[in-house]
Amino acid sequence: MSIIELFASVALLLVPLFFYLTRNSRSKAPSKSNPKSYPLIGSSAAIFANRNRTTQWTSDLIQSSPTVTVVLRRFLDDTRVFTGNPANVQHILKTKFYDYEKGSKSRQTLFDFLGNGIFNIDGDSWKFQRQVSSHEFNTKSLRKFMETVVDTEVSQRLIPILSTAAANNTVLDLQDILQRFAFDNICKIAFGHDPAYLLPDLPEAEFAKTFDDAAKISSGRKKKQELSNKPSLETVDLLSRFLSSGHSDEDFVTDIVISFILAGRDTTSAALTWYFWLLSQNPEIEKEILREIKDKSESPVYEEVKDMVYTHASLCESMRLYPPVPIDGKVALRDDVLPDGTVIKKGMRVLYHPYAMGRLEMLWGPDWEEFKPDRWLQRAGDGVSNDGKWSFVGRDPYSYPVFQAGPRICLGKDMAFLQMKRVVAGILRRFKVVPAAEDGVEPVFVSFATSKMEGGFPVSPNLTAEQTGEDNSSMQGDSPVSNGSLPAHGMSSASFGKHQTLMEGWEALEFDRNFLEHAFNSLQSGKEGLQFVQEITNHLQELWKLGMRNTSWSAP
Ligand code: HEM
Repeated sequence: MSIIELFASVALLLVPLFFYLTRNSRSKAPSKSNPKSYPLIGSSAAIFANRNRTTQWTSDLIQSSPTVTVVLRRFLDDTRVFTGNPANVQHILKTKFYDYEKGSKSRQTLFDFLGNGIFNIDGDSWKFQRQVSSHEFNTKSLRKFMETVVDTEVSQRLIPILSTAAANNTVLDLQDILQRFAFDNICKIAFGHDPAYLLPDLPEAEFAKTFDDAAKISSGRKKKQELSNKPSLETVDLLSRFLSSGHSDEDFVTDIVISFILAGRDTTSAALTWYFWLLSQNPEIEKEILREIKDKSESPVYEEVKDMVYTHASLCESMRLYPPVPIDGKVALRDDVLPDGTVIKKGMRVLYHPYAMGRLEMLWGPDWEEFKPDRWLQRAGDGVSNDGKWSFVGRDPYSYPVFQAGPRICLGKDMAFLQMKRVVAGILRRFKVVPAAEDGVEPVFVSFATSKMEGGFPVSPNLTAEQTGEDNSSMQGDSPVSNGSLPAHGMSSASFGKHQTLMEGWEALEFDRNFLEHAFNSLQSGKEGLQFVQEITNHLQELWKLGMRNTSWSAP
Protein backbone atom coordinates (compact mmCIF):
# COMPACT_ATOMS: atom_id res chain seq x y z
CA MET A 1 0.00 0.00 0.00
CA SER A 2 1.42 3.37 -1.01
CA ILE A 3 1.72 6.24 1.46
CA ILE A 4 -1.11 8.06 -0.31
CA GLU A 5 -3.39 5.04 -0.04
CA LEU A 6 -2.54 4.69 3.64
CA PHE A 7 -3.41 8.34 4.33
CA ALA A 8 -6.63 7.97 2.39
CA SER A 9 -7.65 4.91 4.42
CA VAL A 10 -6.87 6.60 7.72
CA ALA A 11 -8.80 9.69 6.65
CA LEU A 12 -11.77 7.55 5.69
CA LEU A 13 -11.74 6.00 9.14
CA LEU A 14 -11.31 9.32 10.94
CA VAL A 15 -14.02 11.28 9.17
CA PRO A 16 -16.99 9.35 10.64
CA LEU A 17 -15.28 9.33 14.02
CA PHE A 18 -14.87 13.10 13.84
CA PHE A 19 -18.54 13.59 12.97
CA TYR A 20 -19.58 11.25 15.74
CA LEU A 21 -17.51 13.05 18.35
CA THR A 22 -18.46 16.53 17.24
CA ARG A 23 -22.17 15.96 16.75
CA ASN A 24 -23.13 17.67 19.99
CA SER A 25 -20.61 20.46 19.89
CA ARG A 26 -22.04 21.72 16.62
CA SER A 27 -25.59 21.74 17.78
CA LYS A 28 -25.57 24.88 19.88
CA ALA A 29 -23.99 28.26 19.50
CA PRO A 30 -22.12 29.50 22.56
CA SER A 31 -24.15 31.74 24.82
CA LYS A 32 -24.16 32.99 28.39
CA SER A 33 -25.61 29.70 29.55
CA ASN A 34 -23.86 27.56 26.98
CA PRO A 35 -20.06 27.82 26.98
CA LYS A 36 -18.11 27.32 23.82
CA SER A 37 -17.79 23.66 22.87
CA TYR A 38 -15.12 22.24 20.55
CA PRO A 39 -14.75 18.94 18.75
CA LEU A 40 -13.33 16.23 20.97
CA ILE A 41 -12.69 18.39 24.00
CA GLY A 42 -16.20 19.82 24.38
CA SER A 43 -16.21 22.67 26.91
CA SER A 44 -13.07 21.48 28.68
CA ALA A 45 -11.35 24.81 28.02
CA ALA A 46 -14.08 26.76 29.82
CA ILE A 47 -14.22 24.15 32.57
CA PHE A 48 -10.48 24.46 33.05
CA ALA A 49 -10.57 28.26 33.00
CA ASN A 50 -13.18 28.23 35.77
CA ARG A 51 -11.70 25.40 37.78
CA ASN A 52 -11.16 27.57 40.86
CA ARG A 53 -14.73 28.82 40.90
CA THR A 54 -16.67 25.96 39.48
CA THR A 55 -19.58 26.23 41.88
CA GLN A 56 -20.08 29.92 41.08
CA TRP A 57 -19.47 29.41 37.37
CA THR A 58 -21.94 26.55 36.98
CA SER A 59 -24.35 28.52 39.17
CA ASP A 60 -24.05 31.52 36.79
CA LEU A 61 -24.67 29.23 33.82
CA ILE A 62 -27.77 27.79 35.46
CA GLN A 63 -29.05 31.23 36.44
CA SER A 64 -28.78 32.49 32.89
CA SER A 65 -30.24 29.40 31.27
CA PRO A 66 -33.94 29.70 30.36
CA THR A 67 -34.47 26.11 31.51
CA VAL A 68 -32.16 26.46 34.54
CA THR A 69 -30.43 23.33 33.26
CA VAL A 70 -27.04 23.26 31.58
CA VAL A 71 -25.39 20.46 29.64
CA LEU A 72 -21.59 20.50 29.76
CA ARG A 73 -19.59 18.29 27.50
CA ARG A 74 -16.11 17.38 28.58
CA PHE A 75 -13.39 15.40 26.88
CA LEU A 76 -14.57 12.64 24.53
CA ASP A 77 -18.25 13.24 25.00
CA ASP A 78 -18.20 12.81 28.77
CA THR A 79 -21.37 14.81 29.39
CA ARG A 80 -22.66 16.21 32.69
CA VAL A 81 -25.97 17.83 33.29
CA PHE A 82 -26.28 20.53 35.94
CA THR A 83 -29.78 21.42 36.93
CA GLY A 84 -31.51 23.92 39.18
CA ASN A 85 -34.99 22.88 38.12
CA PRO A 86 -37.02 21.54 41.09
CA ALA A 87 -39.01 19.26 38.78
CA ASN A 88 -35.78 17.67 37.54
CA VAL A 89 -34.51 17.36 41.11
CA GLN A 90 -37.69 15.60 42.18
CA HIS A 91 -37.43 13.37 39.11
CA ILE A 92 -33.92 12.09 39.87
CA LEU A 93 -34.20 12.02 43.66
CA LYS A 94 -37.70 10.64 44.03
CA THR A 95 -39.87 9.84 41.00
CA LYS A 96 -37.17 7.86 39.19
CA PHE A 97 -35.25 7.01 42.35
CA TYR A 98 -34.35 3.52 41.11
CA ASP A 99 -33.10 4.83 37.75
CA TYR A 100 -30.55 7.17 39.28
CA GLU A 101 -27.90 5.79 41.58
CA LYS A 102 -24.57 6.71 43.10
CA GLY A 103 -23.15 4.74 40.21
CA SER A 104 -20.66 1.92 40.03
CA LYS A 105 -17.70 4.16 39.21
CA SER A 106 -18.23 6.19 42.33
CA ARG A 107 -18.90 3.04 44.35
CA GLN A 108 -15.69 1.37 43.24
CA THR A 109 -13.60 4.46 43.87
CA LEU A 110 -14.95 4.76 47.36
CA PHE A 111 -15.08 1.12 48.24
CA ASP A 112 -11.69 0.81 49.95
CA PHE A 113 -12.55 3.60 52.29
CA LEU A 114 -16.28 3.41 52.79
CA GLY A 115 -16.79 -0.25 52.00
CA ASN A 116 -20.47 -0.87 51.92
CA GLY A 117 -21.30 2.06 54.18
CA ILE A 118 -24.64 3.78 53.72
CA PHE A 119 -23.14 6.54 51.61
CA ASN A 120 -21.66 4.18 49.10
CA ILE A 121 -24.37 1.71 48.28
CA ASP A 122 -27.59 1.48 46.36
CA GLY A 123 -30.43 -0.96 46.16
CA ASP A 124 -31.39 -3.40 48.88
CA SER A 125 -28.19 -3.03 50.92
CA TRP A 126 -28.78 0.69 51.14
CA LYS A 127 -32.42 0.13 52.08
CA PHE A 128 -31.44 -2.16 54.91
CA GLN A 129 -28.79 0.20 56.34
CA ARG A 130 -31.17 3.09 56.00
CA GLN A 131 -33.80 1.27 58.04
CA VAL A 132 -31.35 0.26 60.77
CA SER A 133 -29.80 3.71 60.97
CA SER A 134 -33.13 5.53 60.94
CA HIS A 135 -34.25 3.43 63.83
CA GLU A 136 -31.15 4.30 65.88
CA PHE A 137 -31.31 7.93 64.85
CA ASN A 138 -34.84 8.34 66.01
CA THR A 139 -34.34 7.11 69.54
CA LYS A 140 -34.83 9.61 72.30
CA SER A 141 -31.76 8.28 74.05
CA LEU A 142 -29.48 9.10 71.10
CA ARG A 143 -30.90 12.59 71.00
CA LYS A 144 -30.22 13.03 74.70
CA PHE A 145 -26.74 11.65 74.30
CA MET A 146 -26.08 14.09 71.48
CA GLU A 147 -27.38 16.98 73.60
CA THR A 148 -25.02 16.07 76.42
CA VAL A 149 -22.08 15.73 74.06
CA VAL A 150 -22.74 19.07 72.38
CA ASP A 151 -23.38 20.96 75.61
CA THR A 152 -20.20 19.59 77.16
CA GLU A 153 -18.12 20.52 74.14
CA VAL A 154 -19.67 24.00 74.09
CA SER A 155 -19.19 24.75 77.77
CA GLN A 156 -15.86 23.05 78.37
CA ARG A 157 -14.04 23.76 75.14
CA LEU A 158 -15.67 26.23 72.79
CA ILE A 159 -16.61 28.95 75.27
CA PRO A 160 -13.35 28.90 77.21
CA ILE A 161 -11.37 29.24 73.98
CA LEU A 162 -13.52 32.13 72.74
CA SER A 163 -13.44 33.77 76.19
CA THR A 164 -9.68 33.73 76.29
CA ALA A 165 -9.41 35.12 72.78
CA ALA A 166 -11.83 37.87 73.77
CA ALA A 167 -9.92 38.66 76.95
CA ASN A 168 -6.58 38.76 75.14
CA ASN A 169 -7.97 40.55 72.13
CA THR A 170 -6.69 37.92 69.80
CA VAL A 171 -8.02 36.72 66.50
CA LEU A 172 -9.27 33.19 65.95
CA ASP A 173 -10.10 31.31 62.80
CA LEU A 174 -13.70 30.49 63.55
CA GLN A 175 -13.89 28.06 60.63
CA ASP A 176 -11.05 26.01 62.08
CA ILE A 177 -12.59 26.14 65.57
CA LEU A 178 -15.95 24.95 64.28
CA GLN A 179 -14.39 22.12 62.30
CA ARG A 180 -12.54 20.94 65.37
CA PHE A 181 -15.73 21.24 67.36
CA ALA A 182 -17.68 19.17 64.82
CA PHE A 183 -14.99 16.53 64.66
CA ASP A 184 -14.87 16.04 68.43
CA ASN A 185 -18.64 15.85 68.48
CA ILE A 186 -19.11 13.35 65.72
CA CYS A 187 -16.37 11.06 67.06
CA LYS A 188 -17.99 11.09 70.50
CA ILE A 189 -21.39 10.38 69.02
CA ALA A 190 -20.17 7.73 66.58
CA PHE A 191 -17.45 6.04 68.69
CA GLY A 192 -18.10 7.24 72.19
CA HIS A 193 -14.61 8.69 72.50
CA ASP A 194 -13.07 12.05 72.48
CA PRO A 195 -10.32 12.91 69.98
CA ALA A 196 -9.79 16.26 71.76
CA TYR A 197 -9.14 18.18 68.58
CA LEU A 198 -10.62 21.40 69.94
CA LEU A 199 -8.07 22.17 72.61
CA PRO A 200 -6.88 25.57 73.80
CA ASP A 201 -3.59 25.31 71.96
CA LEU A 202 -5.45 24.25 68.77
CA PRO A 203 -3.10 21.34 68.17
CA GLU A 204 -1.53 21.25 64.76
CA ALA A 205 -1.75 17.49 64.82
CA GLU A 206 -2.40 15.84 61.56
CA PHE A 207 -6.02 15.23 61.09
CA ALA A 208 -5.49 11.56 60.47
CA LYS A 209 -3.38 11.30 63.59
CA THR A 210 -6.28 12.67 65.54
CA PHE A 211 -8.39 9.95 64.05
CA ASP A 212 -5.80 7.39 65.06
CA ASP A 213 -5.81 8.74 68.58
CA ALA A 214 -9.56 8.50 68.65
CA ALA A 215 -9.37 4.89 67.60
CA LYS A 216 -6.67 4.13 70.16
CA ILE A 217 -8.50 5.85 72.95
CA SER A 218 -11.62 4.01 72.03
CA SER A 219 -9.88 0.73 72.62
CA GLY A 220 -10.13 1.56 76.33
CA ARG A 221 -13.80 0.92 76.10
CA LYS A 222 -13.23 -2.56 74.89
CA LYS A 223 -13.35 -3.79 78.44
CA LYS A 224 -16.48 -5.77 78.65
CA GLN A 225 -17.09 -5.00 82.30
CA GLU A 226 -16.76 -1.31 81.71
CA LEU A 227 -19.56 -1.44 79.22
CA SER A 228 -21.83 -3.61 81.24
CA ASN A 229 -21.18 -1.49 84.34
CA LYS A 230 -21.93 1.70 82.53
CA PRO A 231 -25.27 1.50 80.84
CA SER A 232 -25.39 5.23 81.04
CA LEU A 233 -25.73 8.03 78.57
CA GLU A 234 -21.97 8.00 78.22
CA THR A 235 -21.99 4.69 76.43
CA VAL A 236 -24.82 5.08 73.99
CA ASP A 237 -22.74 6.07 71.02
CA LEU A 238 -23.75 4.78 67.61
CA LEU A 239 -21.10 2.08 67.47
CA SER A 240 -22.25 0.55 70.75
CA ARG A 241 -25.84 0.82 69.63
CA PHE A 242 -25.30 -1.00 66.37
CA LEU A 243 -23.28 -3.73 68.05
CA SER A 244 -25.62 -4.22 70.94
CA SER A 245 -28.79 -4.20 68.91
CA GLY A 246 -28.02 -7.44 67.16
CA HIS A 247 -26.14 -6.04 64.15
CA SER A 248 -23.15 -8.16 64.72
CA ASP A 249 -21.65 -8.16 61.26
CA GLU A 250 -18.25 -6.62 61.69
CA ASP A 251 -17.97 -5.07 58.23
CA PHE A 252 -21.47 -3.73 58.37
CA VAL A 253 -20.83 -1.88 61.61
CA THR A 254 -17.41 -0.60 60.55
CA ASP A 255 -18.71 0.75 57.27
CA ILE A 256 -21.75 2.40 58.69
CA VAL A 257 -19.87 4.20 61.46
CA ILE A 258 -17.23 5.52 59.06
CA SER A 259 -20.00 6.91 56.87
CA PHE A 260 -21.46 8.76 59.82
CA ILE A 261 -18.16 10.30 60.87
CA LEU A 262 -17.68 11.60 57.38
CA ALA A 263 -21.23 12.92 57.18
CA GLY A 264 -21.10 14.79 60.45
CA ARG A 265 -17.69 16.37 60.20
CA ASP A 266 -17.63 19.21 57.72
CA THR A 267 -21.29 19.83 57.07
CA THR A 268 -22.39 21.53 60.28
CA SER A 269 -19.13 23.47 60.58
CA ALA A 270 -19.49 24.76 57.03
CA ALA A 271 -23.06 25.83 57.74
CA LEU A 272 -22.11 27.65 60.94
CA THR A 273 -19.07 29.41 59.50
CA TRP A 274 -21.18 31.16 56.86
CA TYR A 275 -23.96 31.69 59.35
CA PHE A 276 -21.80 33.70 61.74
CA TRP A 277 -20.47 35.76 58.87
CA LEU A 278 -24.00 36.58 57.71
CA LEU A 279 -24.99 37.56 61.24
CA SER A 280 -22.04 39.90 61.47
CA GLN A 281 -23.39 41.66 58.36
CA ASN A 282 -26.99 41.72 59.61
CA PRO A 283 -27.06 43.05 63.18
CA GLU A 284 -30.86 43.42 63.23
CA ILE A 285 -31.29 39.74 62.54
CA GLU A 286 -28.68 38.89 65.13
CA LYS A 287 -30.68 40.92 67.67
CA GLU A 288 -33.86 39.02 66.84
CA ILE A 289 -32.06 35.71 67.33
CA LEU A 290 -30.66 36.94 70.60
CA ARG A 291 -34.13 37.88 71.78
CA GLU A 292 -35.24 34.34 71.11
CA ILE A 293 -32.22 32.74 72.74
CA LYS A 294 -32.40 34.87 75.87
CA ASP A 295 -35.85 33.44 76.56
CA LYS A 296 -34.38 29.98 76.89
CA SER A 297 -32.35 28.27 79.58
CA GLU A 298 -28.58 28.35 79.60
CA SER A 299 -28.52 24.69 78.46
CA PRO A 300 -31.84 24.62 76.68
CA VAL A 301 -33.94 21.47 76.89
CA TYR A 302 -35.18 19.83 73.72
CA GLU A 303 -38.54 21.62 73.70
CA GLU A 304 -36.82 24.98 74.07
CA VAL A 305 -34.49 24.28 71.16
CA LYS A 306 -37.43 23.17 69.04
CA ASP A 307 -39.13 26.40 69.94
CA MET A 308 -36.24 28.48 68.54
CA VAL A 309 -38.05 29.02 65.25
CA TYR A 310 -36.42 32.28 64.30
CA THR A 311 -32.98 30.78 64.80
CA HIS A 312 -34.09 27.76 62.79
CA ALA A 313 -35.31 29.99 59.97
CA SER A 314 -32.08 31.97 59.98
CA LEU A 315 -30.03 28.77 59.66
CA CYS A 316 -32.17 27.62 56.71
CA GLU A 317 -31.77 31.01 55.12
CA SER A 318 -28.02 30.98 55.59
CA MET A 319 -27.74 27.50 54.01
CA ARG A 320 -29.87 28.71 51.11
CA LEU A 321 -27.08 31.12 50.19
CA TYR A 322 -24.18 28.96 51.36
CA PRO A 323 -25.18 25.28 51.25
CA PRO A 324 -22.62 22.97 52.89
CA VAL A 325 -22.92 20.54 49.96
CA PRO A 326 -23.25 22.94 47.02
CA ILE A 327 -23.43 20.38 44.21
CA ASP A 328 -24.41 16.74 44.39
CA GLY A 329 -25.54 14.20 41.86
CA LYS A 330 -26.43 10.80 40.56
CA VAL A 331 -25.69 8.61 37.56
CA ALA A 332 -28.41 7.55 35.13
CA LEU A 333 -28.84 3.80 34.90
CA ARG A 334 -30.77 4.04 31.64
CA ASP A 335 -31.72 6.55 28.93
CA ASP A 336 -34.27 9.06 30.13
CA VAL A 337 -35.76 12.50 29.53
CA LEU A 338 -35.92 15.00 32.39
CA PRO A 339 -39.19 16.90 32.98
CA ASP A 340 -37.71 19.98 31.29
CA GLY A 341 -36.94 17.96 28.14
CA THR A 342 -33.22 17.42 28.71
CA VAL A 343 -32.19 14.14 27.12
CA ILE A 344 -30.22 11.86 29.41
CA LYS A 345 -28.13 8.95 28.17
CA LYS A 346 -27.33 5.92 30.26
CA GLY A 347 -24.21 6.56 32.36
CA MET A 348 -24.50 10.39 32.34
CA ARG A 349 -24.01 12.24 35.60
CA VAL A 350 -26.93 14.46 36.51
CA LEU A 351 -26.03 17.01 39.15
CA TYR A 352 -28.46 19.10 41.12
CA HIS A 353 -27.11 22.42 42.34
CA PRO A 354 -28.35 23.70 45.73
CA TYR A 355 -26.01 26.72 45.51
CA ALA A 356 -27.54 27.87 42.22
CA MET A 357 -31.05 27.03 43.35
CA GLY A 358 -30.72 29.25 46.43
CA ARG A 359 -30.00 32.10 44.03
CA LEU A 360 -32.81 31.65 41.55
CA GLU A 361 -35.19 34.57 41.30
CA MET A 362 -37.94 32.26 40.11
CA LEU A 363 -37.74 30.39 43.43
CA TRP A 364 -36.98 33.16 45.95
CA GLY A 365 -38.11 36.35 44.30
CA PRO A 366 -36.23 39.47 43.23
CA ASP A 367 -34.75 39.91 46.72
CA TRP A 368 -33.03 36.51 46.60
CA GLU A 369 -29.68 38.15 47.41
CA GLU A 370 -30.91 39.33 50.79
CA PHE A 371 -30.43 37.35 53.96
CA LYS A 372 -34.04 37.26 55.15
CA PRO A 373 -35.06 34.63 57.71
CA ASP A 374 -38.62 35.97 57.39
CA ARG A 375 -38.97 34.03 54.17
CA TRP A 376 -39.29 30.94 56.33
CA LEU A 377 -41.70 32.38 58.87
CA GLN A 378 -45.17 33.51 59.45
CA ARG A 379 -46.72 35.04 62.51
CA ALA A 380 -48.87 32.61 64.42
CA GLY A 381 -52.53 33.46 64.88
CA ASP A 382 -55.24 34.33 62.43
CA GLY A 383 -53.46 37.35 61.05
CA VAL A 384 -55.78 39.73 62.90
CA SER A 385 -55.19 38.85 66.53
CA ASN A 386 -51.50 38.38 66.08
CA ASP A 387 -49.99 36.84 69.20
CA GLY A 388 -46.54 37.83 67.98
CA LYS A 389 -45.11 34.32 67.84
CA TRP A 390 -43.29 33.14 64.77
CA SER A 391 -44.07 29.81 63.21
CA PHE A 392 -41.79 28.09 60.76
CA VAL A 393 -42.92 27.51 57.19
CA GLY A 394 -40.84 24.83 55.50
CA ARG A 395 -40.07 24.83 51.77
CA ASP A 396 -40.54 22.09 49.27
CA PRO A 397 -37.36 19.97 49.59
CA TYR A 398 -36.91 19.76 45.80
CA SER A 399 -36.62 23.55 45.61
CA TYR A 400 -34.27 23.50 48.61
CA PRO A 401 -32.31 20.24 48.36
CA VAL A 402 -29.65 21.34 50.83
CA PHE A 403 -30.07 18.06 52.71
CA GLN A 404 -30.82 16.20 49.50
CA ALA A 405 -34.48 15.09 49.24
CA GLY A 406 -36.59 12.00 48.64
CA PRO A 407 -35.80 8.58 50.07
CA ARG A 408 -32.11 9.40 50.61
CA ILE A 409 -32.62 12.69 52.37
CA CYS A 410 -29.91 13.38 54.95
CA LEU A 411 -30.41 11.14 57.97
CA GLY A 412 -28.72 13.60 60.28
CA LYS A 413 -30.84 16.61 59.36
CA ASP A 414 -32.73 16.93 62.63
CA MET A 415 -29.63 16.17 64.63
CA ALA A 416 -27.71 18.78 62.66
CA PHE A 417 -30.29 21.48 63.44
CA LEU A 418 -30.37 20.57 67.13
CA GLN A 419 -26.59 20.76 67.29
CA MET A 420 -26.32 23.99 65.37
CA LYS A 421 -29.00 25.74 67.41
CA ARG A 422 -27.27 24.76 70.65
CA VAL A 423 -23.95 26.09 69.33
CA VAL A 424 -25.54 29.33 68.13
CA ALA A 425 -27.21 29.84 71.50
CA GLY A 426 -24.00 29.02 73.38
CA ILE A 427 -21.94 31.52 71.36
CA LEU A 428 -24.39 34.40 70.91
CA ARG A 429 -25.33 34.49 74.57
CA ARG A 430 -21.80 35.56 75.38
CA PHE A 431 -20.08 36.87 72.29
CA LYS A 432 -20.42 39.13 69.36
CA VAL A 433 -18.53 37.58 66.49
CA VAL A 434 -16.66 40.36 64.72
CA PRO A 435 -14.85 39.56 61.46
CA ALA A 436 -11.22 40.61 61.59
CA ALA A 437 -11.21 41.57 57.91
CA GLU A 438 -11.89 45.19 57.07
CA ASP A 439 -15.47 46.25 56.45
CA GLY A 440 -16.61 45.50 52.95
CA VAL A 441 -14.20 42.60 52.47
CA GLU A 442 -16.32 39.62 51.58
CA PRO A 443 -15.10 36.11 52.21
CA VAL A 444 -14.69 33.86 49.19
CA PHE A 445 -16.84 30.76 48.88
CA VAL A 446 -14.84 27.75 47.83
CA SER A 447 -16.21 24.31 47.47
CA PHE A 448 -14.73 20.93 46.93
CA ALA A 449 -16.58 18.29 48.81
CA THR A 450 -18.21 20.68 51.22
CA SER A 451 -18.16 24.44 51.17
CA LYS A 452 -15.43 26.43 52.87
CA MET A 453 -14.43 30.02 53.40
CA GLU A 454 -11.20 30.56 51.54
CA GLY A 455 -8.36 31.23 53.95
CA GLY A 456 -10.55 30.63 57.01
CA PHE A 457 -12.76 33.04 58.92
CA PRO A 458 -10.64 35.27 61.17
CA VAL A 459 -12.76 36.79 63.93
CA SER A 460 -12.44 38.65 67.19
CA PRO A 461 -14.94 37.24 69.62
CA ASN A 462 -16.07 40.17 71.76
CA LEU A 463 -17.64 39.38 75.09
CA THR A 464 -20.99 41.03 75.36
CA ALA A 465 -21.83 41.74 78.97
CA GLU A 466 -24.96 43.61 77.99
CA GLN A 467 -26.20 40.54 76.19
CA THR A 468 -25.68 38.14 79.03
CA GLY A 469 -25.84 40.29 82.12
CA GLU A 470 -22.97 38.13 83.32
CA ASP A 471 -19.78 39.23 84.93
CA ASN A 472 -17.44 38.31 82.13
CA SER A 473 -14.30 38.66 84.15
CA SER A 474 -15.33 35.76 86.32
CA MET A 475 -16.01 33.71 83.24
CA GLN A 476 -12.55 34.35 81.94
CA GLY A 477 -11.12 33.50 85.31
CA ASP A 478 -12.88 30.17 85.13
CA SER A 479 -11.54 29.30 81.76
CA PRO A 480 -8.67 26.89 82.04
CA VAL A 481 -7.03 27.92 78.82
CA SER A 482 -5.79 29.30 76.13
CA ASN A 483 -3.31 30.54 73.66
CA GLY A 484 -5.75 29.72 70.94
CA SER A 485 -4.93 32.58 68.70
CA LEU A 486 -4.01 32.91 65.09
CA PRO A 487 -2.55 35.83 63.21
CA ALA A 488 -5.14 38.35 62.18
CA HIS A 489 -3.72 39.31 58.85
CA GLY A 490 -2.36 37.61 55.83
CA MET A 491 -4.27 34.47 56.71
CA SER A 492 -4.48 32.00 53.93
CA SER A 493 -5.25 28.35 53.61
CA ALA A 494 -1.52 27.87 53.66
CA SER A 495 -1.17 29.47 57.06
CA PHE A 496 -3.30 26.70 58.50
CA GLY A 497 -1.94 24.17 56.20
CA LYS A 498 1.24 22.84 57.76
CA HIS A 499 -0.58 19.65 58.41
CA GLN A 500 -1.67 17.72 55.36
CA THR A 501 -5.09 17.05 56.69
CA LEU A 502 -7.93 15.17 55.19
CA MET A 503 -9.59 18.48 54.62
CA GLU A 504 -6.72 19.77 52.55
CA GLY A 505 -6.33 16.64 50.53
CA TRP A 506 -10.02 16.84 50.06
CA GLU A 507 -9.71 20.35 48.75
CA ALA A 508 -7.44 19.30 45.95
CA LEU A 509 -10.12 17.30 44.30
CA GLU A 510 -12.08 17.67 41.15
CA PHE A 511 -15.22 19.70 41.59
CA ASP A 512 -18.07 17.72 40.25
CA ARG A 513 -17.74 14.32 41.80
CA ASN A 514 -20.06 13.56 44.60
CA PHE A 515 -18.65 14.60 47.90
CA LEU A 516 -17.76 11.21 49.24
CA GLU A 517 -15.84 10.45 46.12
CA HIS A 518 -13.80 13.54 46.96
CA ALA A 519 -13.20 12.39 50.47
CA PHE A 520 -12.03 9.03 49.39
CA ASN A 521 -9.61 10.31 46.80
CA SER A 522 -7.96 12.57 49.30
CA LEU A 523 -7.72 9.86 51.87
CA GLN A 524 -6.32 7.55 49.28
CA SER A 525 -3.69 10.07 48.35
CA GLY A 526 -2.23 10.11 51.83
CA LYS A 527 -0.85 7.33 53.92
CA GLU A 528 -2.62 8.86 56.88
CA GLY A 529 -6.05 8.26 55.45
CA LEU A 530 -5.46 4.61 54.89
CA GLN A 531 -3.83 4.33 58.27
CA PHE A 532 -6.94 5.82 59.78
CA VAL A 533 -9.14 3.29 58.05
CA GLN A 534 -6.83 0.54 59.23
CA GLU A 535 -6.99 1.82 62.80
CA ILE A 536 -10.73 1.92 62.85
CA THR A 537 -10.95 -1.48 61.30
CA ASN A 538 -8.46 -2.92 63.81
CA HIS A 539 -10.33 -1.33 66.61
CA LEU A 540 -13.61 -2.81 65.50
CA GLN A 541 -12.06 -6.21 64.96
CA GLU A 542 -10.74 -6.21 68.49
CA LEU A 543 -14.04 -5.06 69.77
CA TRP A 544 -15.63 -7.86 67.88
CA LYS A 545 -13.23 -10.48 69.23
CA LEU A 546 -13.90 -9.40 72.76
CA GLY A 547 -17.48 -10.32 72.17
CA MET A 548 -18.93 -6.93 72.81
CA ARG A 549 -21.97 -7.95 70.90
CA ASN A 550 -22.82 -10.25 73.77
CA THR A 551 -22.82 -7.59 76.43
CA SER A 552 -26.12 -7.35 78.13
CA TRP A 553 -26.48 -3.64 78.73
CA SER A 554 -29.21 -1.83 77.01
CA ALA A 555 -29.61 1.78 76.10
CA PRO A 556 -31.72 3.79 78.51
C1 HEM B 1 -25.88 21.09 58.00
C2 HEM B 1 -25.57 19.83 58.11
C3 HEM B 1 -25.76 18.76 57.05
C4 HEM B 1 -26.04 18.88 55.72
C5 HEM B 1 -26.24 20.16 54.91
C6 HEM B 1 -26.11 17.54 55.18
C7 HEM B 1 -26.35 17.24 53.84
C8 HEM B 1 -26.44 15.95 53.35
C9 HEM B 1 -26.56 15.63 51.94
C10 HEM B 1 -26.59 16.63 50.79
C11 HEM B 1 -26.64 14.28 51.83
C12 HEM B 1 -26.72 13.45 50.54
C13 HEM B 1 -25.33 12.99 50.17
C14 HEM B 1 -25.31 12.04 49.02
O1 HEM B 1 -25.97 11.00 49.06
O2 HEM B 1 -24.63 12.33 48.03
C15 HEM B 1 -26.59 13.75 53.17
C16 HEM B 1 -26.67 12.40 53.48
C17 HEM B 1 -26.49 11.89 54.74
N1 HEM B 1 -26.24 12.61 55.89
FE1 HEM B 1 -26.18 14.61 56.06
N2 HEM B 1 -25.89 16.65 56.18
C18 HEM B 1 -25.68 17.34 57.34
C19 HEM B 1 -25.39 16.82 58.59
C20 HEM B 1 -25.38 15.48 58.90
C21 HEM B 1 -25.09 14.93 60.20
C22 HEM B 1 -24.72 15.75 61.45
C23 HEM B 1 -25.18 13.57 60.09
C24 HEM B 1 -24.97 12.49 61.11
C25 HEM B 1 -24.28 12.53 62.15
C26 HEM B 1 -25.56 13.28 58.72
C27 HEM B 1 -25.78 12.01 58.23
C28 HEM B 1 -26.07 11.71 56.92
C29 HEM B 1 -26.22 10.35 56.41
C30 HEM B 1 -26.11 9.07 57.21
C31 HEM B 1 -26.50 10.47 55.05
C32 HEM B 1 -26.72 9.33 54.03
C33 HEM B 1 -28.20 9.07 53.87
C34 HEM B 1 -28.50 7.99 52.83
O3 HEM B 1 -27.71 7.82 51.88
O4 HEM B 1 -29.54 7.35 52.96
N3 HEM B 1 -25.67 14.45 58.03
N4 HEM B 1 -26.46 14.78 54.06
